[in-house]
Amino acid sequence: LLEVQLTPFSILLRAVLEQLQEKDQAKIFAQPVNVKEVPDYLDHIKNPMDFSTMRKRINDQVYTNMDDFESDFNLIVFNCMKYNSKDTFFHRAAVRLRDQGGALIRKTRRDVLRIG
Ligand SMILES: CC(=O)c1c[nH]c2ccccc12
Repeated sequence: LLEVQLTPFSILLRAVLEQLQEKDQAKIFAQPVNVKEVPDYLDHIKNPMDFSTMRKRINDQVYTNMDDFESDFNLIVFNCMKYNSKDTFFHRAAVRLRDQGGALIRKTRRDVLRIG
């Protein structure tokens, strides 16, 4: 049932999430890391996060401000930089996502301030 509340903030966060996912062409961050395939993942990473989980949280109206949204985005980035060593494709992808996504979130904060 389309129970999803279409509040302006949820609409804005969905648009930002889409733009963040465009920065993840390899879809590394689209779904939770599969702990069946990566059995030691939860030994290292206590709070897994991914874009599909963030989308669910937007629909469940978990995020009431940009800080909550940004802290889950940061989890995606920092989990990946922690689990994967520096010379890996995954680690480098997380660094790029941090830089490109960070700029986008800063711009969004300005937009939210402007539209109130
Ligand atoms: C985002 C991330 O760390 C991963 C995304 N897919 C993976 C597969 C094996 C190990 C780690 C990952």
